[in-house]
Amino acid sequence: MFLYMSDPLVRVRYAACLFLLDPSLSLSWPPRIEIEIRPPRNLLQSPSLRPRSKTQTNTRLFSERERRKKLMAVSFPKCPSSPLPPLQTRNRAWSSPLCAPIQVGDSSKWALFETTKRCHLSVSATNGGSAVAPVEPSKKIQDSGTKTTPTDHSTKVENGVPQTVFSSNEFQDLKTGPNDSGRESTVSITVVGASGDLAKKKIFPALFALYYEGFLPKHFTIFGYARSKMTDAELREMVSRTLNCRIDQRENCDAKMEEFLKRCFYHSGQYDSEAHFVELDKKLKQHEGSRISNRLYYLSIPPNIFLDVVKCTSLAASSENGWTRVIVEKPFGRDAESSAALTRGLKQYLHEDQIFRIDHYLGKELVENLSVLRFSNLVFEPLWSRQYIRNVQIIFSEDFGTEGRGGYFDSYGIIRDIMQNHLLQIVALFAMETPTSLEAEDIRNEKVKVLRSMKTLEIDDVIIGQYKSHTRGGVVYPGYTDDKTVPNDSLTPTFAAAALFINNARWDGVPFLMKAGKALHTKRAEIRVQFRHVPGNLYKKCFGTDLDRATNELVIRVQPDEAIYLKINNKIPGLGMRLDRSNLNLHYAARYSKEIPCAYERLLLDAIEGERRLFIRSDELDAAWALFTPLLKELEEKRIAPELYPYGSRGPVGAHYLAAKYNVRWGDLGAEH
Ligand SMILES: NC(=O)C1=CN([C@@H]2O[C@H](COP(=O)(O)OP(=O)(O)OC[C@H]3O[C@@H](n4cnc5c(N)ncnc54)[C@H](OP(=O)(O)O)[C@@H]3O)[C@@H](O)[C@H]2O)C=CC1
Ligand SMILES: O=C1O[C@H](COP(=O)(O)O)[C@@H](O)[C@H](O)[C@H]1O
Repeated sequence: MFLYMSDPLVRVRYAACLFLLDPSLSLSWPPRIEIEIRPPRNLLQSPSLRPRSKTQTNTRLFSERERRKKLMAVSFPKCPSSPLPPLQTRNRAWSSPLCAPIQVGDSSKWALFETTKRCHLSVSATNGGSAVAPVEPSKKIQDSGTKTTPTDHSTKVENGVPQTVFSSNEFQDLKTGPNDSGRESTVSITVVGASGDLAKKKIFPALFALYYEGFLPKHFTIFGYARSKMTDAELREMVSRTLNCRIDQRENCDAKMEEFLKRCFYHSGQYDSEAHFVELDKKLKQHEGSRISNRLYYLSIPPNIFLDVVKCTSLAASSENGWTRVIVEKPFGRDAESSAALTRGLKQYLHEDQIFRIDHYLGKELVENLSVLRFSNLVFEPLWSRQYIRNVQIIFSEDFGTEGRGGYFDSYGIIRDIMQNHLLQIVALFAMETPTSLEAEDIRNEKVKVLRSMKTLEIDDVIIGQYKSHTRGGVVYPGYTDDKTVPNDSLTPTFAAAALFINNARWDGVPFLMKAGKALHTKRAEIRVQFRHVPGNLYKKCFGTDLDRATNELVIRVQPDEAIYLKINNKIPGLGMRLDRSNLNLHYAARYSKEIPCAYERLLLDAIEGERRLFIRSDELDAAWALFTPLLKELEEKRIAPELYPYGSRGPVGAHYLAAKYNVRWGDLGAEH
């Protein structure tokens, strides 16, 4: 990227410091220019210099001295030791300066950093004047139909036109007030479907947690929108019943809740009424005042009304001078065709970069950690292929049925509800090649390649089940079809197991086994990586005939009780030679005192910050549906009956046969997990 600077600033001879990814740097020292930056690719390739993911917090990658040494090693000239402004760090930010050469030649053109992240550039100018720094943005791979066009430092393309960036300064507003242009900005978050289950259970609590921890900008307003009649006070009352404070931070909880609730408002309206959204727009404007307005809509509503709402928000209630983004909840269609139709519909009113398709599993701590585990530990990456991995299992189970959601569930079933999205996203992250960088588009490009390399799922590689009533200890647990909102003859699967294959050089022949079920014996989500046998194992006599018991297994327990453990063979202490299987265990509760944030917190914050890495791009979605659609159609057309399993059991026996077909045992069902 080139940075152009106009006179009179061009007297800067040399050297500037770039402060990466720290929106809240407090720089008293003029002049300050805001641009969006990231280091050039070759820098990003150097693992030690890669900017940290914004969500990694609290640990420094290396000390200031080390950083400077490393930078020198890649032939950056020394930065001036003074005047370096003081650093004030925000939790999620990378706080140290990265120094780089900046030359101001006659042409006033500087070869600098490519970028998409927010940051500050401070220039040691001799005249101290203020700077205007138009920047040519880096080219991003975009979904079809979305183009990046040149913008200046305070604009960014969204809604198809350059928009004001919700820049570091707005975050700095948290502490320092107006930005350089003299205008503050505000974020209005509207939860559409505010009276519903997801809004109450997840969205409002997540927004409160963000507020509590200081992650929402200084100026924000939350609106609930739904048809139900409610006053602001009633909404607040409803929301207050769902809020709780983090176990590790109970201080001032009540006061914080009160402050938060004062920022919550409600507007009742129909989902397809532009007039009602005009009313909402008016209310939003009252709160936004003369600030730059940024608007986030969370569609927490049934999918059949997504498009009505998107149309109304877009035509009647989108921001006029800031960004407008829409978080769309799953399901994204029922199959390839309906999903494509939904995407087309959304794109009539929104650009791809305004659409944030949420898959909350991508916001789970251990799912996010997958890439860290793999790409920042030498011990794992070399083993990550067909050469050493025998099979991978992605397991989701819930110990309750569809209670209360039978109506929705019956027209989707477990394959659409869990497998095609949550579990498949995990596979894509798990199996992708090293992305060029941690940028959203680089990661999503790699994920989509995995999905496109996968073999379309065939019916012989799938088994389905449905839970039936079961009585235990005098308690009767209802069957799926006992739910009044479910037809008595429903064939909708509440359990499925499937074997998937990735036809590429890394994963050829390795079964990726998925299993998902409701009303099972336990609640759990985990990834199990079973390694191959040790060739010519010297100790094989110690394992008897069952060599499978001696293979290493890496388990990433996504929930509950997050952990990563590796099963190894170990000598039992003593004079004899007896081996057992033991765990090298990273148990989060023991290792980290901080409570793990809920996935919705991370994703909401990312949407506010415009970080798309954990959201699904439309081509990913198309590739995911392409894998599952033929199977779903066949199941429905042939009316294949699911195998019944008792509520609270380990699921249908068929799942074992499916695994056995590929010489695999489910890791979660062994004697020791
Ligand atoms: N609940 C969950 O755990 C999860 C939900 N999701 C997805 O999130 C979205 C919201 O889920 P959830 O909160 O459970 O949904 P709800 O069924 O609770 O619906 C949300 C709100 O939408 C309105 N609504 C409901 N049905 C209709 C209808 N037929 N026509 C018009 N409006 C209707 C109601 O508000 P009012 O009548 O006041 O207008 C309701 O309060 C869905 O897309 C769901 O698939 C995704 C993951 C988990
Ligand atoms: O998306 C969904 O996820 C939940 C499970 O989410 P979790 O975070 O509690 O594991 C599932 O119950 C629901 O059926 C599905 O729609």
